[in-house]
Amino acid sequence: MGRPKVLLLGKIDHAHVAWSTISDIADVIQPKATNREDFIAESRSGAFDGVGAAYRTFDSVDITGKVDGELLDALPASIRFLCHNGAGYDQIDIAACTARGVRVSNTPTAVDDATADIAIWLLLGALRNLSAGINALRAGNWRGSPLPAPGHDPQGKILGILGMGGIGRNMAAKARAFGMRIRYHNRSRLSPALEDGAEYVGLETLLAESDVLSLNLPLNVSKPGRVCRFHDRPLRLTESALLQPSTRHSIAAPQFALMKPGIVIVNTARGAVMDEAALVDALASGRVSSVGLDVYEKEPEIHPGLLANPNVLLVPHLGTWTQETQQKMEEWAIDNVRLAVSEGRLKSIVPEQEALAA
Ligand SMILES: O=CC(=O)O
Repeated sequence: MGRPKVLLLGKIDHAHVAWSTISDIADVIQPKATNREDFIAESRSGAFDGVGAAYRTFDSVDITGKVDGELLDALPASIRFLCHNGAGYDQIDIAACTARGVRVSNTPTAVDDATADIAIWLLLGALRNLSAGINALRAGNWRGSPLPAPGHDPQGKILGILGMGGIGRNMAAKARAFGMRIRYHNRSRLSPALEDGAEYVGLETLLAESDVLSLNLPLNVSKPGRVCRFHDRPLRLTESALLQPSTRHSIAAPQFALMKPGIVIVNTARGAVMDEAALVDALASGRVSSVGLDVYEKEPEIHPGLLANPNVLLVPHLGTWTQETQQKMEEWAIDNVRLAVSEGRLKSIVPEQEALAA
């Protein structure tokens, strides 16, 4: 048997030393293609034959498109592991991978600090409505005229966290330092140790009583036609018990209608967990007073209603964009490749495939 083969989709920018440990044990293949059509043709030509594991970056979607059934069918059947560099893996159809025996890993934990940090920055900036002042200053109008309305202090306010995973819990700890009271909603309640004093409430209470709502839930996209809803609703998945319900548009017009008037929203998860058009309406009506966003429904496109609104603080998906965190994420994903090649297992298999963990 020859040396194992690893497919590199995207680039290694930081963890060169860690990556050299992969080239020590495997032949690394990089595609020549720069778009999906050519990538599929390249794969069908046999260029990736024998590859057992692939490392992919978020930006490699520009080369391959989404990892769906069509792409997987074009890849050699030898692929058993897909190691994604990123916490969110909504670019990957996990059901399609599962059906083809491809195990998928992501990089949880590594992203927690940086993402929670930017969430806190957006939270404070949106509470203080800094965007209006920043825009006025850049336009040469100092603070603007009339002055932007004064913002709000975080102290004593309720922060409602929707999705209390690693990032949500990290954010809760940081928000406590600003005197915020933490509530959360998840599909299921956490252990007291993980709650760390945060109060578990139903989604409706979270929406109705939070002063600030932070979205920290993953984007899970279910197939059209499959009945699956978010939160405490009957889940009628027919194909695979491994699939989670869809979180797309978890926050849409009916949820905005339940929110405390004047609520501030922060989204560092994925744009599509919130209906962006409904958010524009909720800002216009004043139901939402201000918002801090790192992610957008159709990145890099941004809804013009968000760009035009001075109460919207915008960052171009930079949540994990620090040298330290980029390094940690690459190292984490490379650990997964190394384990896949040398031991046939992953360090952080995605939760939907937990039952497949070796
Ligand atoms: O958005 C960043 C990530 O998914 O890691």
